[in-house]
Amino acid sequence: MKIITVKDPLAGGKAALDIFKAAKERGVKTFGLATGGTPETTYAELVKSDLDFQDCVSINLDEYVGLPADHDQSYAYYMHEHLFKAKPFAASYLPNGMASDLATECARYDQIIADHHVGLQLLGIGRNGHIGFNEPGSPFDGTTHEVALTKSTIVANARFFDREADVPKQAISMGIGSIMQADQILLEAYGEKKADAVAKMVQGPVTETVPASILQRHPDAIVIVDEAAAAKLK
Ligand SMILES: N[C@@H]1[C@@H](O)[C@H](O)[C@@H](COP(=O)(O)O)O[C@@H]1O
Repeated sequence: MKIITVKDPLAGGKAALDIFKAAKERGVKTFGLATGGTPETTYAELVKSDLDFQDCVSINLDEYVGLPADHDQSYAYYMHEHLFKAKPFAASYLPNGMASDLATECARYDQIIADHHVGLQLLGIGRNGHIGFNEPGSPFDGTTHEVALTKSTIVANARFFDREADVPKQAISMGIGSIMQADQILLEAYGEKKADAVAKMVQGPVTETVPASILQRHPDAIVIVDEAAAAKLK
């Protein structure tokens, strides 16, 4: 794992832009994308840059169950607002959280992943070490699946909703096995609330109890952290 420590999320976004640029230069055509507060500075840098993604495909990690794409807290809406409206891709895929049959939707998404090899996968990390919506205990070889969100994730994501009760209780997430197939993984973590998860991911045992710890076994994983998120690294 390569660790890049930066002063703050703004500097992190700039460092991430360099990694996207290098990926484009080596011909990456499929980008795995993430949502949440963390990648906002990265998307802002991509939007300001001269990078063009019109010959590329994006595949997002996850989506809430029960939120239509035009709901302002859906990940489809987030991606449109933060990236796609300024930097369109040839095709952009997200799980459909409104699908009537979630098992069929998961199988459809796995086929999309199988058809497009991800060259660079962007990730954030949950306070409990989750990646995508792969909560603690998720199998390391998992594919796309339906998830019951943990209380900790619901509480953490409540800041984006009017009330905690409005946070969906379920999501569809790409599995850890699929995430690990990417040629390169870039995980960003900012702020003191991520310091424990970052220390466990980088220095703890590789265990399904800390989903992100599997990145220790990826041949090309880069972690960008600010000083607050790096505070518990030895
Ligand atoms: N499903 C998302 C993850 O993809 C994200 O990495 C994480 C951290 O979010 P944030 O970046 O807002 O801290 O939580 C959410 O639940």
